[in-house]
Amino acid sequence: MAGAERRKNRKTKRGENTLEREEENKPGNIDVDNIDQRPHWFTVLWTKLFNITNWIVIGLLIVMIISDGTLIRIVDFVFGTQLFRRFYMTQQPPPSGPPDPSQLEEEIKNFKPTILNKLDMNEIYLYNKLLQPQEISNDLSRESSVRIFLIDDFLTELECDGLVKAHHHHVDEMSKESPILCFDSIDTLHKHLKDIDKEHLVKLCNDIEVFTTGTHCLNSSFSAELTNSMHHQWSYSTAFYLGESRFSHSFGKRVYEATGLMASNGGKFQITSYPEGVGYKTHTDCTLNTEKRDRFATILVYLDDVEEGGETNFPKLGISIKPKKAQALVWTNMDEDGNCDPMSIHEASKVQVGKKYILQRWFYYENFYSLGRRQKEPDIPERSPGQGYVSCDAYDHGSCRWYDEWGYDHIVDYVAMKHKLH
Ligand SMILES: O=C(O)CCC(=O)C(=O)O
Ligand SMILES: [Fe+2]
Repeated sequence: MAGAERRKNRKTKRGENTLEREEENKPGNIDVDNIDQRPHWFTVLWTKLFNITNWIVIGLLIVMIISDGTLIRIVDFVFGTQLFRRFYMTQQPPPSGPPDPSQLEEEIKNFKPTILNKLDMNEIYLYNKLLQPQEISNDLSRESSVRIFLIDDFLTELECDGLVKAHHHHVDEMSKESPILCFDSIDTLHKHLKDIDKEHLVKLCNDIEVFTTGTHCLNSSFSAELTNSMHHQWSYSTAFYLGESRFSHSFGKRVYEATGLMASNGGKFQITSYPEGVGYKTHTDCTLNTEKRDRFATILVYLDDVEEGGETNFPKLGISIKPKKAQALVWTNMDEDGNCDPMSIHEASKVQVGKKYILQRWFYYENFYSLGRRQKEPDIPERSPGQGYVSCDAYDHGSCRWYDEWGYDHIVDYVAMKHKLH
């Protein structure tokens, strides 16, 4: 009863107030109290301007905070997101193409190397699909500095197929002429000649000055003869460089987001195909010395499945990976101090049935001026523009690989100045 009374009173009060307000607002009434309080026009203008300036300043501050990434960094810190890295740390890709000689000296002098010494694996989205790196480790690998990860669907079907097609097209174009054959030593050449059991070639090779002066490469006619006898028992590698395709940029960015491997420390992009019966020798991607301008990590993407064989094996770690289309394999070759880890030794086992295709890019511990740029070809040995070359090393299987560009290792001059490149 008391409650109902209170409600009624409140209603009445509200009613009175409304009536009072209506009374005040009647057109003929003048609000005497407010006449003197009405601000001067200048004050009104000043207040308005002040408000606008305020908003501009606040707006500018917000823009500054956002563009500088501070706000995003705070969000990252609080929520553990990776927004700053994703949107702000876009890598400055090294300029592609041959450097301009007039500016070369200055550019080299001003070049500041970047050190890359760890992987920073992250989940990323690729066309709305979440890609999750998965670490492959066992007791053996945990004892070493080598880290190995797999990422499914790192390339799209279209990208895989497109790369394979481009690779084939290039190899076909360059296979119209037989390649120049190069060997890491005369002993290796002899070993290969013995393998193919060509007595007359062995004799020929003893009779003539086999290597073109200043190189470990055979001249064109000897190369052609040997090529026929070796039945193309080699893998084929074609290379492209950053800026030579739109894919190179998007791949570089994708790799950086998923692994922390910066484009600035990346070398060439290499596609390799292995015919049936071919693999690749056991090797480390870095050289076992103290050189820091060396391959810290490798990303390898399988561009197709392989029916049988063709695994990537890490024999010292007891790890073997079967090729799976679009899957990326990422591993480190050097430790955090830049020492090449012998435990990273790996090989491509022979393809038993089918064909194998991979895309690889190497990332260097310490980058250098010419890294990732297409090099000027040396003058020797002479080679026509559409001619590939094959490089053979002294290993039991898969020791030969065809390249569409010069492997400078086989040029004696280059061997002498290797790693002293800018
Ligand atoms: O084909 C593979 O699985 C490995 C290739 C490789 O290690 C290389 O080319 O350096
Ligand atoms: Fe390798």
